[in-house]
Amino acid sequence: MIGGMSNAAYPLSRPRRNRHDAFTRRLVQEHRLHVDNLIWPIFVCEGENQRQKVDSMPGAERVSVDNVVEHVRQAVDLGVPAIAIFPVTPMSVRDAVGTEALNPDNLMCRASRTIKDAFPDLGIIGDVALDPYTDHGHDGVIENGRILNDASVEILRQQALNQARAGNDIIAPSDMMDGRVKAIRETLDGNGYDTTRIMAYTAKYASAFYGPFRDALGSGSLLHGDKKTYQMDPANSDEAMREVEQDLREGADMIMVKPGMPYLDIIRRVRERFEVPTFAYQVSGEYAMLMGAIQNGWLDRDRTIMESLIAFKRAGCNGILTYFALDAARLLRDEH
Ligand SMILES: NCC(=O)CCC(=O)O
Ligand SMILES: [Mg+2]
Repeated sequence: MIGGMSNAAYPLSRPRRNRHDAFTRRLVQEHRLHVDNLIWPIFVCEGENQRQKVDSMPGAERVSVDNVVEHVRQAVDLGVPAIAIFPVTPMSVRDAVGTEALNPDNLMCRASRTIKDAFPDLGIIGDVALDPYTDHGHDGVIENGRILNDASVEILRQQALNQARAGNDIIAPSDMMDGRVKAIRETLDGNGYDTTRIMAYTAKYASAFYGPFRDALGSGSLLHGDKKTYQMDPANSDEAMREVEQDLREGADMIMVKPGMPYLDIIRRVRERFEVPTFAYQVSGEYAMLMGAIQNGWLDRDRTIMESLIAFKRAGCNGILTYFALDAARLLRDEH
């Protein structure tokens, strides 16, 4: 029957009522993305007045240090709380043990100091791992084809100190060596950097989704083999809980899951079990995948960006490292 008397066969509870109009949808909305949830990864390169496009990451750029203040100002003006710096280290200074990582005047340190001077209140996150500095593209040192854990950690703790001295507020070890959080914490504390935070890449998976990032950094063609002896197997979930437990015990202040969208289940488990600040990295391959479809006109740009990011909030993230940070911040600003 249409109109007239109600049909008792229909339910009293109708979930659609709360979707009836915009104001009701706003009232019942469970999760919101805020500009405070965004971290913008940037690429810095050598040279003067450089702004290089990254083919596999449309819209992303590598900028030289003389352009970095102008580049980062976009994030500051939009209210993005933090950036993450990734250096494109020239082949000429890469070697087997990543010596350049310890140079106080390396690209990361110069960029960090320059940005800190210009924007003292902006959070600077500095990745710690050897892959931007090694000529083999691995995150640690190699002996007889094996990535050595403890020898790598000894270098990583010095790298972390080098970057803290250059103004990194948050040290983000992305190497996946065992025990590196403890070693870095001790080294920072022992040198007066007890307030420098550690955001641990705790559950970092051996993923195909990092491909475009390796293009951006120029480490893709260098890499021999894969990273499966230190990064996690995408088939595993319980193991991520053990990794989180260990990093928290070793002094991590914040936990990261990486990649993001294919690993929302891991984020949810971490959040429910540990209730600690939890972050995700929406990595280069996720960005490339979405941008590819957006550029083809197959997906709506703004809605796709925002839906991909709210998924992280729903899963339990405090924040997201995303190459869409500026786009999302603009969309949030223009929302009302
Ligand atoms: N340690 C940082 C990364 O590996 C980033 C990966 C990506 O964006 O693909
Ligand atoms: Mg670990």
